[in-house]
Parts: sequence; structure tokens; C-alpha cells
Amino acid sequence: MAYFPGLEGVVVKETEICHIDLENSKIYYRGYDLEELAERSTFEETAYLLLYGKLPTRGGLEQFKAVLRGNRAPPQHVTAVLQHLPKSAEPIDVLRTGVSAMAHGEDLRDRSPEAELARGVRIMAAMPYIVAAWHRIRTGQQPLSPDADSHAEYFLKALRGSDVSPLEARAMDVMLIIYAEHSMNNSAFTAVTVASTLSDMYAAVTAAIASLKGPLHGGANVDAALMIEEIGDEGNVEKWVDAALAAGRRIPGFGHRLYKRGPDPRLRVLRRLAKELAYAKGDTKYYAIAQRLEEYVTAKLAAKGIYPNTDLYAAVIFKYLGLPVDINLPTFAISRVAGWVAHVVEYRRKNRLIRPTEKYTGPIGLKYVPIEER
Ligand SMILES: CC(=O)SCCNC(=O)CCNC(=O)[C@H](O)C(C)(C)COP(=O)(O)OP(=O)(O)OC[C@H]1O[C@@H](n2cnc3c(N)ncnc32)[C@H](O)[C@@H]1OP(=O)(O)O
Ligand SMILES: O=C([O-])CC(=O)C(=O)O
Repeated sequence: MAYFPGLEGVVVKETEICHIDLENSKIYYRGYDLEELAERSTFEETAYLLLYGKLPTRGGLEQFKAVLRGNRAPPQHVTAVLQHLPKSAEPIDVLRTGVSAMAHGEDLRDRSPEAELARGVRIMAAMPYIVAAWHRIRTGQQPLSPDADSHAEYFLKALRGSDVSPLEARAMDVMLIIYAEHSMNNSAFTAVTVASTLSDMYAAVTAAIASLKGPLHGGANVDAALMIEEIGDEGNVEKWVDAALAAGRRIPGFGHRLYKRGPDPRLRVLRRLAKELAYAKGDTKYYAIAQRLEEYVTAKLAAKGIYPNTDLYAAVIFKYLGLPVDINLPTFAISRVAGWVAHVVEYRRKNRLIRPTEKYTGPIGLKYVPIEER
């Protein structure tokens, strides 16, 4: 039997959701160039595209936005659960708990793709509230549910409790578009694996959030931000990187299972956006550190197939948007839920239980020894 550690190169499903063209450094959502979506679309429109397979008409988009608006506040018991959690709880863990809690009280017997899609949209709608409410509860403030035109603006307003500039709302919107989907990454695979047992969408998204948390996946956008803060000045980059590599550490925001021959294509958009925000805010320090990191680490590690990934500049952009560092990670989830739900629904239409196998390397035929004789 073939053995592929880390399932590298194994095809688990056919898909029409995302195509990554490694030769030409391009990503397509449902056939549309991600860079064009980042420039011309909105998160709501892109999420609709991922979920329903086509760009919405104006009426379709308005209807979708109304459904999101109508479901921003999760069932009341979810806020009550948040209010009882220890204030030290990490926002990504609280989001996992919040999404899991959303399931309670709902009749989950209908597991058809249509019913799961409707649940997925409700989860997507409520995630910004859960993350923002948790941040406010842990800092002794009341959760907010502000008026806002877009998902991005709502999230920033609910989190910060202050006005959001058009540039900030647009920057968050671009981040949500860029992070929304990326083929069979670990969290999407986790969601699909859970859903393949015919479990429900809440369970699949809860598990996907748990996967995203890890520092080899979404957690890197927190580690990259902490690294940039620790480096503190672009002049310190080389010393910091040399010391980290000498200690056998991995540099967060670098390396990728797919991008071994060049940087992550999403970087082109994010680098530009980070620069725009840096100059608009009159504070180029974090952008300069990321740029120097990109140059120095690439020069050192490209021969090994290590290039910058999305999380390097995502960390810079979130810093300029004023996000507390540990909110970077659930912000990724607020976006990626679009991809998770799209994959679960697509897979459910031709469901087959996911059940790989393994190669046993332990002993067999050992003789049982009674406990008193061991
Ligand atoms: C949105 C996302 O999820 S993007 C990914 C975010 N994750 C990170 O940024 C965390 C840092 N990066 C990593 O840990 C890895 O590059 C991964 C997990 C993303 C991809 O890993 P893999 O494809 O399994 O690469 P693999 O582990 O085989 O690494 C190949 C070699 O490069 C090294 N390497 C990989 N990433 C890094 C890094 N960030 N810094 C330094 N060295 C690295 C490995 O140690 C290994 O070296 P070796 O051959 O001397 O043992
Ligand atoms: O594809 C991956 O393995 C990780 C990644 O970049 C993502 O999920 O956006």
C-alpha cells in the first residue's frame, strides 16, 4: 500500500471551488482570479461565489447580505456562555466554543447539503460578533452590535467600538477575500473529514477552527506578529533570524507545503496593501521589518524551498488595523469559514466516508503479564 507522510500529494476529492496554478503563481476561486476578486469584489460577493458557485446578481447579493445581517447575533445562550468563560481564554478557543454552542437547541436531523449550507451561512454571519463580543467581555466592556454595511466594517466596529475609516474597512475586506479559501489545507480537510461521517456543519466548523489554531497553519499569523514585535526594528532582523535558525526554530510566515518554488501568490496583494496602510497611517516600521524579513529569510532559505507565506504580511496588515495580536487568528477563521462550508457542501453531494489506513510498525504477539509481575 502506498504511504504518503502528511498525505502529501494525495488527492482526496474532486472540486470546482479553488484551483492553485503553481506554474503561473495564480489562485482561482471558482475560475475567477483571486487578485481580481481582491481588487474588485467584496467579501460578501466572494463568499457567495464560493458557496453558491457563481457571482450573485445585485438582488442575490442584497438578499445574501440581508441574511448575514439578520443572523449576526447568535442565539442568546451563546453570549451567556461567553460571559461565563475565564477571561484568560484565547479568542480562537472561544470562537470554537461559540460555534459549537450555536448548535444547541437546533434540530440537526436534516443533514442535506441545502440544510448544511443554510447552517454554514448562519455560522459565517455570527462569527464576527462572537470574536468581537469575546474581546469586549474579556476587557470588561459590553458586546456591541453596530450598524454596518459590510461584514468587514461590522467586525472592526464591533471589536474596536470606534469609527472605521473607508481604507480600514476596505483593507479588512481584502483580508477576508484573500483568506477565504485555499484548496485542501488542513482545516478544510478536517471539516470535510468530520462531515464525511454525516456529522453536522457546526461540528465540521468547530473541528476546522481547532485545526486552524495550530502554529503550522493559521496560528502562524499570531506568531508572525509576535516575531515582528520582538524584532522591533528592521536593523534587528538579521540577528534575530540567525539566532532563531541557530536554535533550530522555524520562522513564522515562511514555508508552505505547496509553494516550494516561489512565494505564495497572495503575497502580491498583501504586500501592496501593507505598504498602503503603512503610508496612510504614517508608520512604516512593521512594514519595513516584514520587507527585510522577506529579503533576508528568502536569501537564506530559498534553496530549501522556503519562501514567505500569507501570514507574514497578514500580521502587518492586522497590526495597522489595530487588532490585538491574538485576534489575528479568529479573524482568519471569520474569512475561511466560507471555504470550509463550500467544501463540506460540495463533498456532501457525493459523500464517501473518509477513512485512510496506516502502516503498523509495532510488535505483535506479546504475552500479557499480570500487573503484579510487571
Ligand atoms: C495560512 C497557512 O497556513 S500558511 C503556513 C503557515 N505556517 C507557518 O508559517 C509556520 C512555519 N512554516 C512551517 O512550519 C512549514 O514551512 C510548513 C508546516 C508550513 C510547511 O511544511 P512542510 O511542507 O511540511 O515542510 P517541511 O517540514 O518538509 O520543511 C522542509 C525543510 O524546511 C524547513 N522549514 C520549513 N519551514 C521553515 C520555516 N518557516 N523556517 C525555517 N525552516 C523551515 C524544515 O525544517 C525542513 O528542513 P530540513 O529539511 O532541514 O529538515
Ligand atoms: O494551504 C495551506 O496548506 C495553508 C494555507 O496557505 C491556507 O490555508 O491558506
